Amino acid sequence: MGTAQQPVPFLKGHGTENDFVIIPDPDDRLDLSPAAVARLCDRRAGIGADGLLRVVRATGEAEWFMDYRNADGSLAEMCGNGVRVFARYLQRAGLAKGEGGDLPIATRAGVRRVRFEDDGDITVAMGAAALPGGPAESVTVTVGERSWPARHVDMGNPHAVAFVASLADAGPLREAPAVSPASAYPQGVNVEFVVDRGPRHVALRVHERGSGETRSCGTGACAVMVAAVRRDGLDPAADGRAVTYTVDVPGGRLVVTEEASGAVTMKGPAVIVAEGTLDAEWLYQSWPHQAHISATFPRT
Ligand SMILES: N[C@H](CCC[C@H](N)C(=O)O)C(=O)O
Repeated sequence: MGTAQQPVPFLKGHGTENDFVIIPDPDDRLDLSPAAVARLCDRRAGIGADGLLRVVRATGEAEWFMDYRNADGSLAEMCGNGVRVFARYLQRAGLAKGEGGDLPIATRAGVRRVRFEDDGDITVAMGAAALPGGPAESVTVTVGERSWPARHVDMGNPHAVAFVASLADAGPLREAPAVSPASAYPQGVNVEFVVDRGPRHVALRVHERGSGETRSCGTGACAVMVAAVRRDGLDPAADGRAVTYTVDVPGGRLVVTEEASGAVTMKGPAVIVAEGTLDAEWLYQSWPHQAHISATFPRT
């Protein structure tokens, strides 16, 4: 696999236009620094993506580990759109061997099982949401002069979900909304703004931790659905019946279900767009002048 001398294969893919650079690295040889990941995800000087999926062979329940990184190079516990694209890569490479149609994929948030549907979509068992009480239960999201109460939902990664009158209320979202109390999210948070589109049908915009506003967020769609179920007074556990919501994102549509057990599943598309070769010298070179450029022209 790629070292400082050898070219490094990569692919590009997306799930509802949340896009990723995919780097097969079965033997875990590529030591991708946050700066290298940010360089790869840069939409001008690199390939451009919301995040990076490194494909590493694993041991235990899952044969493959999804090493997910945000566009700024930071780590995140889980990526819902990313795990569908990761599964599509494995399927395309003939590596998707799973029992009974379910393929386990290891992530920092634990193993997630995916299923390839007859309609071409991929369904992910996203685990149960955690709805911590206490200071994080209800937080306040502020953009400019406007503030909204928000609900904290953890899908392996943190989300603050705010229901708004119009998605335009969130403004251009060029920077992270302020969330208070800041102590609720020492590692930062993904913020979703949600409007209703009809019964069990919502639409969102999202500002992602480590990537900025994206066209879609899979874990965010799940967090939004879980918050909407509770806002709408539904209770799958008490009713013993699963509830399904349609979640429209700027890049497409996801279908999210909360089972009576509390388990959340998400169904949506995953597309491999291209494959190519990275110049290893470019990937690993250090760019001292880069600090100057980013200081002078902050990346939008
Ligand atoms: N930015 C997120 C990770 C990616 C989530 C999103 N792309 C998804 O599809 O779930 C975080 O730092 O928690």
